Amino acid sequence: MLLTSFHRAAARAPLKACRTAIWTQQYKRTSSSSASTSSSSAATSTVLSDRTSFKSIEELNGPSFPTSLYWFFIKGYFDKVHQLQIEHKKIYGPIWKSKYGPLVVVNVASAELIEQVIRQEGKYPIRTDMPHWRGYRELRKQAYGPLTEMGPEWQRIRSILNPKMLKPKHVSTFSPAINLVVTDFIQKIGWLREKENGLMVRDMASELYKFAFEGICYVLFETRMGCLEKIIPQETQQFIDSVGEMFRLSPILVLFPKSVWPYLPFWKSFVATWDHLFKVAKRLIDTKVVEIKEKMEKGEEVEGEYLTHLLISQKMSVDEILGSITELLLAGVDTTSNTISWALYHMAREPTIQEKLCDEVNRVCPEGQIPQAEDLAKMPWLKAIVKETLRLYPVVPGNARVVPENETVVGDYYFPKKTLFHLCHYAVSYEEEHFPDPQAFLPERWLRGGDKMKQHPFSSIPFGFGIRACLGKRVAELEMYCLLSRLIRHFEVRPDPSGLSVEAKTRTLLVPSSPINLQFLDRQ
Ligand code: HEM
Repeated sequence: MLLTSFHRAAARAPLKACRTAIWTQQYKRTSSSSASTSSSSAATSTVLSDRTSFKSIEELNGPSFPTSLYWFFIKGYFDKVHQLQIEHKKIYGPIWKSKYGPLVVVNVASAELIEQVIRQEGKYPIRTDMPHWRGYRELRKQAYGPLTEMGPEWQRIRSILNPKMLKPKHVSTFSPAINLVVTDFIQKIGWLREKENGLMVRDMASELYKFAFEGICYVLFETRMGCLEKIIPQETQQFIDSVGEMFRLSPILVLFPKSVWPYLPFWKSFVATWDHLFKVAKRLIDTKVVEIKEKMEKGEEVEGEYLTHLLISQKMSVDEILGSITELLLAGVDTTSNTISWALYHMAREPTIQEKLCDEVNRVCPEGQIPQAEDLAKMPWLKAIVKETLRLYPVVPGNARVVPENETVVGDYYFPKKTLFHLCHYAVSYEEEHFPDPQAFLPERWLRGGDKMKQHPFSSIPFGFGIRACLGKRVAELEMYCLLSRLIRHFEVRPDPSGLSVEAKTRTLLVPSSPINLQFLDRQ
């Protein structure tokens, strides 16, 4: 076992001194890295001065396996696990453990405790090891991508993928491509509503799924897929279906041990969906490789966006690019499309917010100019609408984190290394203390002069935090800003006149539990 000099020293010290040493070291790291966040430093120093020793994980309260099964299947929280975070927090407080057979998960449901966990993750943070996704890659000898890779290899991949995806100056170059897709989507809304009394578009989430799919494919592969055409090309439709099927089978498969997968009837389908995804992605990459070679042979300048950049930089093999880009695509569709669906659902009920956004867009981009990345940065209402949507519907309502390298102190407890933490972002983003009237959709709380001062920096972190945070954050924001700003300038959006409200359910991500139908009226 690898011991750091600190651990060796601690191993020789009496228990109490050892615990204090651990905490002091962690406190130093926490407080120095959170120097910019006064509220969080205050929270950690309070814990430090209050404590001289810590309780062990065995003393931590929480539901047993049968109790969890009761909550899931008898009380019906199986597809409302985000709500269960709030219920369990009421019973057990901000930290509790859940047992699932041999697996122990430590749930953390306060901004301060989430900050403590995240700030203690090592050089190579781990969410979960995704054995089923890795299993396919091992079977077919495919490369891992940023979601499935771990350790130094993960860091290497991220260091190559990050710059073009996260640096604002690079990401802004994607806005012409995204705007072309937005133009097609607005047109599509026009003909979809014709089908139904000239106003209503049914199941916005599924329409926005196709928008997000087309948008991210265009950004990543620099190729249009035809998702927004009246008749979707067969291969594209099959590609979309494979993604859906793979996400449907994933949570079922992961319930079984790896050794029995080959004998399960749905393992074959799982492998087949991945085969199709990799086949289509490979074809798109191969086409680009040929295109680049031809240009080079003719002495022409090779220009392009994400895929071209990865191919010509030669920092990754083509197989590695295939593994990574396929995972980027999978991470980038449901997330963005569900957020836009929820934003429109609420805005449809708030005509004044639509007016404010419309005025803002017309002020920054007069005479119908199409907003580009630099214009969107000047629209505080637009950003506030997206932030508030992600607070109410954090697409990833609970995120896993293994703190592998060190023994860990979180709150009053002391945890062994490799403890699996579940960060309950949903419960935290509904805390009155951080967000007064938490159930209400109030974008203004994110505006200068709003309630912003009350918020803890970890009370709503929808894209995660730190080096393993979302790789597509900037692209997702750009897509959401481009679409919402132009859609609201074009249409007045109204709710389904039937008055039906739509609840959220957990299907790994937070998704609408029934279709979101909206009316679109042309703006004068
Ligand atoms: C509203 C849209 C989105 C939200 C709310 C979102 C949220 C998240 C969250 C919470 C994580 C986990 C972060 C962590 O563990 O700390 C994540 C990871 C990730 N996201 Fe996103 N995401 C969105 C869109 C996208 C898009 C468009 C892409 C691709 C272009 C993308 C690619 C990824 C990847 C590759 C990871 C894994 C990163 C890693 O493990 O190194 N996401 N995202």
